[in-house]
Amino acid sequence: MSAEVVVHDGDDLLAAAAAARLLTRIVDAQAARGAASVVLTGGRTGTAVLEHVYRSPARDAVRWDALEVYWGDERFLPSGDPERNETQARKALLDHVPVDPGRVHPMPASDGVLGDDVDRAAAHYAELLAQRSESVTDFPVPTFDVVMLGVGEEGHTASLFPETPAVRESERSVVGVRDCPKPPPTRVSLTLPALRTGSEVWLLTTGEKKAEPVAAALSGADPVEVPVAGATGRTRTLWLLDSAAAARLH
Ligand SMILES: O=C1O[C@H](COP(=O)(O)O)[C@@H](O)[C@H](O)[C@H]1O
Repeated sequence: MSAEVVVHDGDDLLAAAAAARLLTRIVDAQAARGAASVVLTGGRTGTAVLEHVYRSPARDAVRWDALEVYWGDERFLPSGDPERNETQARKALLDHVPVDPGRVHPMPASDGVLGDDVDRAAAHYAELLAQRSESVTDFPVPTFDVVMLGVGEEGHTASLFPETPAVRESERSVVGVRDCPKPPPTRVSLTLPALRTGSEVWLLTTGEKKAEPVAAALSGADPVEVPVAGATGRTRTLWLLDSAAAARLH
C-alpha cells in the first residue's frame, strides 16, 4: 500500500488540519466501536496538533471518557518534567478535556515506583500494552486507531534513531533507549513492529530541516538508516507536511 502525502501551506495550517482529521477519526471510531484509541507523539508539531484540538469547537463531538491514550515514545525524565511528552500533551489538551484518567496511559517516569531503570520501564509499558491487546494483529498491543509520529532531522521517529538496536528490534513492543543523539539521552519507545500495528499511521512534520529525511523515507530508504521509513499503517500511511518539509519531494 503506498503512502499518501498531503502538503499544507505553513506549520500552523498543518497542525489545524491534522487536528480536524484527528477529531473526525476519533468520532468515527467511537461511532463504530464505542471507543477509540490514539498514540500521541511528542515534538513541536504533535503538540501543536493537540493545542488545535483543544481550540476546536468540534472537540465536544468526542466522547473523551471513551478515548484510550497511549504514547509512541517518552523522554525518560521525572514526572512532570516540562520536557516529557506526557507533560506537554497534558498541558496542550489532556488537562482540559474530561478524559478518563484510567484510559490515559503515559510511559513511566524516571522517578516513579519502577525506579530509574529504563529497561524496566519499557518492560512495564510492554506488559500494559499486552494486557490491553485485543489480538487484532499478531503483536501484543491494543488496537490503535491512529498512531501519530514526528520526524527527526536525522530520520528518527518515536525514539528510534538510525543504526541503533532499538530500530532493529523485532520481538519486543517497547524498548529502553540510551545514548540518543537528541537530548535527553534516555528514552522509552515503541518499536517499529508495534507502531506498524496501527490502523492509520500519520507522520507529521514541518520545516526545511525535515525535507531530507522525508524525501529519503518516501523514496524507500532502509528503516535502519532512516527509521521513519519503517513506520507504516495497516490500512493507511499518511504524511502530513508543510511546504518546507515537502520541498525535496518530486
Ligand atoms: O524528541 C522527539 O522528537 C521528535 C520530533 O520532534 P519535532 O519537535 O522535531 O517535531 C518527536 O517525534 C518525538 O516524539 C520526540 O520524543
